Amino acid sequence: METDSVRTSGAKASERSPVIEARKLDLTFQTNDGAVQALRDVNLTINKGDFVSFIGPSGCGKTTFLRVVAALEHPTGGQITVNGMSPDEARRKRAYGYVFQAAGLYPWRTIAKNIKLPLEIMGYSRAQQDEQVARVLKLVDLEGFGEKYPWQLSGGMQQRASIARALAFDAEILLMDEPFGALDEIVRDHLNEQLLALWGRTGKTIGFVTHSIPEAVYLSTKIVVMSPRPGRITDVIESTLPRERPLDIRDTPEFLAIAHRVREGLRAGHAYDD
Ligand SMILES: Nc1ncnc2c1ncn2[C@@H]1O[C@H](COP(=O)(O)OP(=O)(O)OP(=O)(O)O)[C@@H](O)[C@H]1O
Repeated sequence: METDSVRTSGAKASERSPVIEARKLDLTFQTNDGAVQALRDVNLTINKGDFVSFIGPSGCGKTTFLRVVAALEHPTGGQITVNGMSPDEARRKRAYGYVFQAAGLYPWRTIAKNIKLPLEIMGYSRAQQDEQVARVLKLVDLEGFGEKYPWQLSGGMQQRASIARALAFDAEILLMDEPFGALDEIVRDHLNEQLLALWGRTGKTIGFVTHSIPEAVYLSTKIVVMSPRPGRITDVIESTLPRERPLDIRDTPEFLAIAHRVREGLRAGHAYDD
């Protein structure tokens, strides 16, 4: 690996406009056991074309943050904008696609029909639906699998189908909540490579929740380290890795240095917790 190429990283200057901006964001849930501060004083800017991973122990607010971006939860303090709008407005304008941990495909619908579901709801014509299905199946390397049922596909393929569904209406932002958490390491490596290639081809802005340090470092332009009780950001690491990343980049000193910093951040959060 040439050092020069390692140093030329990140998005082009023209792509650096903010897509998600959170300022002093708070979210406290009222529960029967009292108040839970799921997010406290979260400040974060995600730029167009960024791949941002959220990593931290269970309960540190990773999912809650994605859900706030998607207007599935509402903050109790601070501000957040998505494409310069409130999350509710951005949601109405279909600014994002959401991929969950379990693929969440309907077993009684074929892959093509699963992908069409949001398009049917949005009133796309039959021809438009077919066009979009063909486009996204190609994007996730599942051409020819549209007429299969989810149970006829491996776990990794199901997850790719779920990503295809999230891409179907061409949202600029992709929110992914631990999409590969349940898969074995080899399949996960392969999907990580494919996701990077897809990101490179589409220029989407991606928010990605993971518990895996190598996954976070391999995929991201920015790594957000979080800590629980209260859920907060403890470190934001701008990656110095190039956008083109073969899997063996994980053996380079630069990769290991970033992984080390993430690990230190996670340790510090745990110490606070004890
Ligand atoms: N709807 C809710 N009502 C009450 N408490 C909630 C709700 N959603 C989340 N919480 C609490 O908020 C905190 C943050 O939860 P969140 O799911 O965002 O964490 P996480 O970092 O995504 O965890 P995990 O890695 O386990 O998915 C936790 O203490 C959780 O119990």
